[in-house]
Amino acid sequence: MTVNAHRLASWVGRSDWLWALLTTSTPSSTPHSTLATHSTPSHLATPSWAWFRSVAVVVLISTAAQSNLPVSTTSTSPYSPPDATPRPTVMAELEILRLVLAGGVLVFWVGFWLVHVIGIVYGYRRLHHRRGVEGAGAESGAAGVSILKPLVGNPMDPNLMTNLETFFTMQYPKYELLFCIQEEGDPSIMVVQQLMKKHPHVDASFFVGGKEVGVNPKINNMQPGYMAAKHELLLVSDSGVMMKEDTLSDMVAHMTPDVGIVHQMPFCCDRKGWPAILEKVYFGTGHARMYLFLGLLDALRLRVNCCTGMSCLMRKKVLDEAGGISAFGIYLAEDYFFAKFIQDRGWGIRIASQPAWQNSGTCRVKTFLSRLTRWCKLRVAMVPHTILLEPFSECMLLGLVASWAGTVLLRADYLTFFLFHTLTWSLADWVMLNIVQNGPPPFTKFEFVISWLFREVSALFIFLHALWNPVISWRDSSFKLRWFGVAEPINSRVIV
Ligand SMILES: CCCCCCCC/C=C\CCCCCCCC(=O)N[C@@H](CO)[C@H](O)/C=C/CCCCCCCCCCCCC
Ligand SMILES: O=c1ccn([C@@H]2O[C@H](COP(=O)(O)OP(=O)(O)O[C@H]3OC[C@@H](O)[C@H](O)[C@H]3O)[C@@H](O)[C@H]2O)c(=O)[nH]1
Repeated sequence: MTVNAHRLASWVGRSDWLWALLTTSTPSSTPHSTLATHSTPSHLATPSWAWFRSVAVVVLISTAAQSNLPVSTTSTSPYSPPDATPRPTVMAELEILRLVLAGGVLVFWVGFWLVHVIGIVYGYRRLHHRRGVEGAGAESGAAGVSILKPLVGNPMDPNLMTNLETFFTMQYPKYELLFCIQEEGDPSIMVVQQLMKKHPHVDASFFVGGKEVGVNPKINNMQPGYMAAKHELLLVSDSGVMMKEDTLSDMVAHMTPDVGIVHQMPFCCDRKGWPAILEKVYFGTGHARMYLFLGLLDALRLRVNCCTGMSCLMRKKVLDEAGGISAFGIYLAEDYFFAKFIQDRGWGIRIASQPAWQNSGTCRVKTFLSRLTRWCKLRVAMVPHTILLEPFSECMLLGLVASWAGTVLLRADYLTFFLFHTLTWSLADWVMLNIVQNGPPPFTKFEFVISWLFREVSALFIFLHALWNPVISWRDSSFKLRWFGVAEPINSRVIV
């Protein structure tokens, strides 16, 4: 018998029935008498549940009306009370479950296109637009900045000298450079000494050997520099980052009175070779999209914490309330917990208008992939709900499931839907890359397509690899993370 739209809607309209259907893994195992008496749990009687149900109703009615869905039903079940309305059979239940799932996937898919649009619009408005001087600089003339540069020089980055020198030539009235070098005999000591000699007018000093205050080697390395820091703002800046003359003043300008942390969105300088193209494509597309979208939620005070610590300006007095950076030494992702602590105290988080200019001279595909895997492991442990959200926010996996939903609900051809999805996604990513780069990128469209495809296909493998092997290797140390981020050293030089 053919189920008409009216009957389908009446089934779905019964929340008790739909609840039972959705919570029963094998529908046949649940007697209909149970379904008939099952009521919607109160914790699900929320607006989101009602919203989900309305979406299901709309999707089902329109599908059934469109397709005259052939679903067999019996007029009554032996378990049904005599006056009950006819119940769908197992096949009909499965069919409805399939439709509801497909509807959910399409709603997520459409929602994700919104993420694209929001990321692009916010990126366009936010990035590369210098802000007026109304930030913390304006509050007190120009706020002084203590810059921590943690360095691990072995093997030495061929671009280290060039990158570090950009910190000596910034146009900013009041700052100090605090180079933190992890080990005695590190070749970067010589580089720092040479630069200090060349730029004697810049307030700079260096510290060697760090201080063991926790598990995180970067925190241990920076601790002596932190103790010596004398200005009200603190910039943590990773070794591979270079600065333009106005980068620091741009960051400070975003430190308005309600803001506690200003971070730069990771991006890369123009460098030669395919690994460099790959990095630029990754940081200028998928990473930028999520970073800008979540960064906007941060700016709207929706308390999503998305902050990468490669270039991160903070109010020192707030960190001092925690007991200094040493309080974060138990975590490997100190950046996430810096931001969380500052956000929990009511301060805002902002993305600066210049992205972080990563300019490491050692750019390899293997290093790049293992870095992304390490970050993914950090996120999985710290923010476990990304385990579900993250893979489905990637082009390929979302495309595969959305194409399936398209065939179910829109009667689309699977391959056509998937190709349309992938093509449109890559075009949106090309637009995003041009915005982050602030102009056309320094490679051909063909190189973009190859790098983009490589990165999109590898995303799922990176994610699975991160789940499969949770051990985190960082430079010459290994760690395991407990749920929510506390790190345990496995093969660390630091045993606490
Ligand atoms: C239809 C809406 C879908 C929203 C999907 C959101 C899925 C989140 C997926 C990916 C997160 C991407 C994060 C981007 C950059 C992170 C880089 C990074 O890992 N850095 C680490 C090392 O420096 C650092 O320690 C981690 C920093 C922050 C991690 C942020 C986790 C994201 C939290 C997701 C919250 C979802 C909220 C959804 C709202 C609709
Ligand atoms: O053992 C170490 C490892 C790293 N570091 C320093 O930490 C900074 C970042 O190191 P890497 O470049 O290896 O790592 P990433 O770029 O992946 O860092 C990123 O991920 C981990 C977070 O904690 C960082 O804040 C973030 O920038 C560098 O300046 C490096 O010199 C140490 O001081 N000691």
